[in-house]
Amino acid sequence: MESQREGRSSTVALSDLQSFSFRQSPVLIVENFWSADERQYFRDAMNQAAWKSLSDLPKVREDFPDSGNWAKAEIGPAQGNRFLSRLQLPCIQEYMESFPNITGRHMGFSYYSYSAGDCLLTHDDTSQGEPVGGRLAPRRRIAVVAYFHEEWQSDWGGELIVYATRSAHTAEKPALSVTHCIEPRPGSLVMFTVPRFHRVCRVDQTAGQHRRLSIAGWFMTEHA
Ligand SMILES: O=C(O)CCC(=O)C(=O)O
Ligand SMILES: [Fe+2]
Repeated sequence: MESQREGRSSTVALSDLQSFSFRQSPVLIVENFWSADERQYFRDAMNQAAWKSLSDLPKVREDFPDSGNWAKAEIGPAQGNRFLSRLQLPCIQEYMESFPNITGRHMGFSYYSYSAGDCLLTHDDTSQGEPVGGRLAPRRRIAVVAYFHEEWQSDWGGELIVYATRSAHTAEKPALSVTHCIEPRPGSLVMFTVPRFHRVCRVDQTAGQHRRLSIAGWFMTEHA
């Protein structure tokens, strides 16, 4: 039994979530965070959403070459509110408010759908677009990913791999070592502090028509 538990040391029980701290432990995994009803609710909304695939999004594709053709859609206001209402957690509030001189707080979440052949190459979530109107772009502080597909099997791939940097952060391509390999289990919630290198493994052909459905985005702070 011990060996089965080992690689899951970052998995936090729902009952321990209230006392979790990103300062102590920068990667949070909560399994079965979203109920079957919630998963169904978000999947229904995803079915109604206006999806755009990477081939329709040339600028995103520039940032993520060789990533297949995953699709993205905007989350509606009702769904955004329902999603956020479940994320009223002290660990988020505490971490966000720990940065000095915050002049604004932002968040942004979208739907994502990965089919067989799709992946997301290694990145650290720091690319944040150009400053707008002379103001600094908000800084991404906490990345959030939640999985809403009905079923996922290990053979289907699509794991979220999280890395630590082994060399000084100045190198163009720092040497990395895997700290977490997270299966996209239905109902899991994953959060981690940014910057942090990570990638989504390619979804295998064995997934057939099954899609890896997620909501992902960031909590951000703005500074003068
Ligand atoms: O889907 C995931 O597991 C992670 C997605 C991600 O890293 C991103 O959208 O920036
Ligand atoms: Fe990311």
